[in-house]
Amino acid sequence: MNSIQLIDGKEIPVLGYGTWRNTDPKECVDGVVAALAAGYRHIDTAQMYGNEALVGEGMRLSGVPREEIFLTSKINNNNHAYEDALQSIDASLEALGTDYLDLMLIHWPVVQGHEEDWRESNIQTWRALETAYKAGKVRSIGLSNFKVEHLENLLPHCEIKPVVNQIRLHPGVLQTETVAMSREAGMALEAWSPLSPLPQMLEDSSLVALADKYSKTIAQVLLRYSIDKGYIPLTKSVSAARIQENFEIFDFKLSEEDLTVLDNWQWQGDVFF
Ligand SMILES: NC(=O)C1=CN([C@@H]2O[C@H](COP(=O)(O)OP(=O)(O)OC[C@H]3O[C@@H](n4cnc5c(N)ncnc54)[C@H](OP(=O)(O)O)[C@@H]3O)[C@@H](O)[C@H]2O)C=CC1
Ligand SMILES: O=C1CO[C@H](CO)[C@@H](O)[C@@H]1O
Repeated sequence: MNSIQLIDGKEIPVLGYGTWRNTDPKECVDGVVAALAAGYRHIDTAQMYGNEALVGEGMRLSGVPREEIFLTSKINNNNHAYEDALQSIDASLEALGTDYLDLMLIHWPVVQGHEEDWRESNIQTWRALETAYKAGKVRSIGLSNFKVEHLENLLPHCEIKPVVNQIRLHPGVLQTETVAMSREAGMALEAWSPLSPLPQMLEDSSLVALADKYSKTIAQVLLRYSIDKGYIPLTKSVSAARIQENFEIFDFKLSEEDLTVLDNWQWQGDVFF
């Protein structure tokens, strides 16, 4: 699969299979197996999702060698102290049944109940990621849901620079300032929940026509939009057919005009990010 080079020199596949809400054991394991069979080589999980053991099982059952898979997890909000973060990385490795992660992120910059001390807490959590990186337990380290003020606080304290910022990105949620600052700092952008607009777009005849023009589904157009913007979309399905559909996006490209149409599209959904 196509990949992007991160600022630490590692290669990251441009499309990832997400696993949020994959907590039913069979659905989770089968989803990972189906994604790897379809050709995905990038899996995104998190301590918060409670499914690391199932994701690891799916990876092993798939028969795809570990070294061919780019595997990401994220430090949960209750593991932000230095020692807690370090122990949680070991626990993730144990649950996943692997001796390294390709990428480990701080999942959220501000933890509920600790709104006052997020500045110091992010610095301590980052130190733990740097320690794990130096020990070879995580091959790249990065951030998730960091906005401008969180980046401004943390970046001056980073001995090792974060290589990605994983944030919500899709038509209707453009996060222009965060994208610009992340890029200035050399980070790649990962896009979570890229299919959020799908239900609304299916009701929109102009979007249906746009997808028809490319002989693609709206889901495929949304994933291609993300890639054409230079992002790394993470997408999730528990259906083998939709997992396959979402992978069939490497044989077309959206025109500049259509990217602009999507950038300007008015979303009526929630704004949680
Ligand atoms: N860092 C963070 O804070 C966050 C990270 N994430 C990560 O990003 C990943 C992606 O986000 P997520 O919201 O899960 O995923 P998506 O934006 O891919 O949306 C998934 C939803 O769309 C449905 N769907 C998937 N493909 C299709 C299709 N081709 N046609 C119609 N419906 C489809 C799925 O249903 P079905 O399964 O039935 O197909 C599911 O309901 C997560 O799984 C997680 O790994 C997500 C949220 C926050
Ligand atoms: O990755 C995520 C999945 O969903 C959670 C909400 O339930 C988010 O908080 C989180 O960022």
